[in-house]
Amino acid sequence: MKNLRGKALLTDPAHTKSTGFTYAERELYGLRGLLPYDVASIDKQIERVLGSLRCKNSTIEKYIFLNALLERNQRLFYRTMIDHIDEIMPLVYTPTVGEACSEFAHIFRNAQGFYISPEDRGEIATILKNWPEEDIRVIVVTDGERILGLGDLGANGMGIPIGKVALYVACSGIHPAQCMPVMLDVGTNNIALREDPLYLGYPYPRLNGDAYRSLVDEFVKAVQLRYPSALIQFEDFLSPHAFEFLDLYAQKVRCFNDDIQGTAAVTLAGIYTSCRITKKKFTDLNIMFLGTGSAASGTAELAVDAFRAAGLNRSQAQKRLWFIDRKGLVTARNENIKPRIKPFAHEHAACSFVDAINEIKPDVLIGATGVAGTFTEAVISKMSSVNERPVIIALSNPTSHTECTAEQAYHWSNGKVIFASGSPFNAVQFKDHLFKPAQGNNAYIFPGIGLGIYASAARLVTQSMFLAAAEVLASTVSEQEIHSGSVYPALSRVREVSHAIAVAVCHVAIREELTSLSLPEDISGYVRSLMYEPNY
Ligand SMILES: NC(=O)C1=CN([C@@H]2O[C@H](COP(=O)(O)OP(=O)(O)OC[C@H]3O[C@@H](n4cnc5c(N)ncnc54)[C@H](OP(=O)(O)O)[C@@H]3O)[C@@H](O)[C@H]2O)C=CC1
Ligand SMILES: CC(=O)C(=O)O
Ligand SMILES: [Mg+2]
Repeated sequence: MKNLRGKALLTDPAHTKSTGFTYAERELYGLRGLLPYDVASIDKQIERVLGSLRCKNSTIEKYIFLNALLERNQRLFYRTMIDHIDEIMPLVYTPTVGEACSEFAHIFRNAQGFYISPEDRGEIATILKNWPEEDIRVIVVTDGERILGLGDLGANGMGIPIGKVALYVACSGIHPAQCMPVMLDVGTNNIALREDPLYLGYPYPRLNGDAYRSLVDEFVKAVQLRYPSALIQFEDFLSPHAFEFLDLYAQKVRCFNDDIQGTAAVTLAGIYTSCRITKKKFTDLNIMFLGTGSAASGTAELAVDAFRAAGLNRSQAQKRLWFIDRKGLVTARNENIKPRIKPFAHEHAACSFVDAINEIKPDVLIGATGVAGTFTEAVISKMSSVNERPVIIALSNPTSHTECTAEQAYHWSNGKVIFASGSPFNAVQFKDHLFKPAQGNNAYIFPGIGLGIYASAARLVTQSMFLAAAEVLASTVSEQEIHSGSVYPALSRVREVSHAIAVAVCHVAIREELTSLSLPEDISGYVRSLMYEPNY
């Protein structure tokens, strides 16, 4: 415990138990007189936290309160989050994190995470030594250019790595001291932010071209020097950069892009599970995407792997996947098709989104636009007229940017839809049925991937790990969950899910010869032994 005593111990967020210190500990550590009489159990402290939390009447106030708790007492924060994940996750993560990012410069209290600006060029490896921890296993890095569906939020985007790190700890048990949120603050093209006198970031237009790329490269190389065991998770980079860095680094360093690969795995899992409800064969599915960016094309690419694993050849697999862009169906006749979308631009006459649904009859519709309201009543009605049970996954975050709400999906489909969304929705009563829409969010995937990489010390993160993660996630959905219309397991089981994904990742790492560790025979027990449990 770093020989902490007295007030220093009481105010150290990683080591304090606050009123939880026993009388013997109060004697031993010079705490007598510094605490009220009662020795409170962590459960009693959680009760107090929840009481105060529930008195706040806005979600941003709740976010600020929880963040302050994290700064004050780490174990109490994480225990509360784990035990009350349904209530806390939407406050720490999407949708509230979107508002917290927008307001970041105005609600800022203490600096959390690590900031790199263009003025650090040539010195990133040196300044990384200022980070107080020696054994970092997970780094979540953003440059703030595509924060959820909110666009370029510059350094305000730091809320995202902070939120994702909280999920690593709560959802898969990586120790808080081993996780690091990083903001590559290369400026912002959001003029309103630059003109905000309280803005905290580098107040200049974004770096671009070689100056930008070389800064990212210097960061990646500096991480290899300072934290050679770390996994780098690229998060919320704008689409062309997201793919560029994935292509550049995935074969060289331990990294992945969460918006492309994590999202792909969670979406694929939802599709797998939907087949248990619709009784359709996975290889018979036609899948349509609205949006041609990171999340949609990443999902299509993983779906090709999944179809191939199920017996289709590449060309057959690609033909199952269709894309809609701002103008309508993407066909082989379109000009300027994005390279990653080309394999999915099939021979077909040009047509609108709704006409494309009518003609192609997709079984599954996935939205990844970041734009609210793109699944209109006409879209959902058409999906319902060509399917007994249409599967609709509205991935966009936060809630204000969702393609459609759960309520709209159930009403417009007359209760037929199998629905999931990136941000959570409350249960919807439609006629005599209470539907519990599932949250299709990469939060079900990346914590387990990170834990698996940590456990296996795999050199690289591969597509097969995401395919395995999708299969594992789908396999955890219970019959009862299926019955309530949910294609994902309850959030309360997310640690169990992450553990199972991590075990699967270890097996892939062994199979693909990506690890030099000789893992114990009981991989499941070994992975569990690595999972941090916040208790006193
Ligand atoms: N649920 C989850 O786990 C995840 C959710 N997301 C969410 O998904 C959304 C998209 O993310 P991402 O793919 O990374 O973003 P991108 O910016 O890479 O992609 C967005 C795509 O949507 C297209 N688009 C925008 N408006 C329309 C429209 N009206 N009609 C058709 N297409 C449109 C864009 O077209 P163009 O190329 O022409 O601009 C672009 O292709 C975000 O809201 C994000 O928060 C992302 C990752 C995970
Ligand atoms: C969930 C997530 O990664 C996103 O919306 O970008
Ligand atoms: Mg993201």
